[in-house]
Amino acid sequence: MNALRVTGLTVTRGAGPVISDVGFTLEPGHITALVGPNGAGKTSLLEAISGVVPAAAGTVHIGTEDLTRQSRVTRARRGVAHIEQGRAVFGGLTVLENLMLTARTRARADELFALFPELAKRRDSPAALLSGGEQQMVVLARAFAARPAFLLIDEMSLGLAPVVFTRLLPMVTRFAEEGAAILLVEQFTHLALGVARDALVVSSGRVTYSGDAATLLDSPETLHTAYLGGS
Ligand SMILES: Nc1ncnc2c1ncn2[C@@H]1O[C@H](COP(=O)(O)OP(=O)(O)OP(=O)(O)O)[C@@H](O)[C@H]1O
Repeated sequence: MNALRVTGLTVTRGAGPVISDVGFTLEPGHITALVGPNGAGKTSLLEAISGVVPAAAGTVHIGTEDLTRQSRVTRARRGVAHIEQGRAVFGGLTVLENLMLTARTRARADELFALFPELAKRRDSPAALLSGGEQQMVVLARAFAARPAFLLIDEMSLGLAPVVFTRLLPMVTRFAEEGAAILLVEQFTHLALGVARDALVVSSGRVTYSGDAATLLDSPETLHTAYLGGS
């Protein structure tokens, strides 16, 4: 399977760049945690990868294919899935119906239920009746039902308590074990670093740390310095 490679990516919004000259690679089977202060540009970076916003400079490749000027739909067809911040379930549909929007077959939906018994138990409930954590589980499963090669997840913990969020993390780990490359934007920095192999810290639109997630987890000083804009 191919990797997704970002080079020299720059995104301009309003007065100036909110992402400047960012580069990294997402490899199949691995989780990369993307963390940084509020307003650092994390959402904008995800949006430029999935094609929600254009890149002012730089490139986005999958393998040798240059997707930089391709539409969001084309990128999705190449396997880029983007769970946007605050993405909701279809409350009037059951859990199964929500999954069937992206799982092409009932067999695929059943595979996801086998992976996530908590959802299986609620398969015929209207999604609106689920708890916030369960709804986010549906959002994750729905995105993963189509077997994306690359999954960009923007703050799935929004509005959830850390203890609820920790129940979602095994799903993300399992998606990676199935071969997906995952970019995980998260406010609960330590929880995200705990499940990731790689880490990126972005501060004021620039990468201030790129490397091992475990190293960052073990060195609060390095994390602090990266949040403040690097050394
Ligand atoms: N639609 C927009 N138009 C103009 N500026 C924007 C727009 N969206 C975001 N910005 C600006 O871009 C910068 C980066 O925002 P972005 O949402 O990408 O950061 P973030 O790291 O995801 O922040 P947070 O952690 O608070 O969600 C901010 O200064 C923000 O004000």
